[in-house]
Amino acid sequence: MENQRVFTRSQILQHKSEKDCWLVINGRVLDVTKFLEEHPGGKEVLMEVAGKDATKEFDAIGHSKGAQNSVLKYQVGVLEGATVEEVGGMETVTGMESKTQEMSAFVVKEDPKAPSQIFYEFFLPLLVATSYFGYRFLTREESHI
Ligand code: HEM
Repeated sequence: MENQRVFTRSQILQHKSEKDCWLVINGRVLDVTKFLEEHPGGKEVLMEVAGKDATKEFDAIGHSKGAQNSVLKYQVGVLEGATVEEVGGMETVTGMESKTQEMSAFVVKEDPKAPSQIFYEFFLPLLVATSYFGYRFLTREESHI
């Protein structure tokens, strides 16, 4: 696969300009040239770690899960000597997200009221009240005659 090509640190260090910018995060070699202008944290911070391992800096910011998943889009290879665990480490993020989705779906199901509950809570008291006042009205009318 194209993004499984192995690069050495000195090879990666060749790509440290704005027109050709690579960096390493969690053993993945990323080509972020096209991302420089889009990065919400700015181009400058990426240029500071251009051609280098930026794992510590990336983690220190506390990037969102979305940002962590986006990293995969820019992968062009792996760092020489990076272990499989290191490279696959981010896959757990996807698992965590699907758990969250299951939980929110459960909460949504709990919300709507059953039709019988609406009857007992609203229509039954209304019926009782209407009958009571109707009865009183009719008996008053009769007493006036
Ligand atoms: C391909 C790699 C990267 C991606 C896809 C990425 C993506 C993002 C995204 C989406 C945000 C917005 C906040 C969030 O969703 O977490 C962000 C913010 C930021 N990023 Fe990155 N980032 C990358 C690499 C880096 C690196 C290597 C550094 C540091 C050297 C860095 C520093 C920052 C900073 C300082 C912010 C602003 C945080 C704030 O305003 O609170 N990012 N990044």
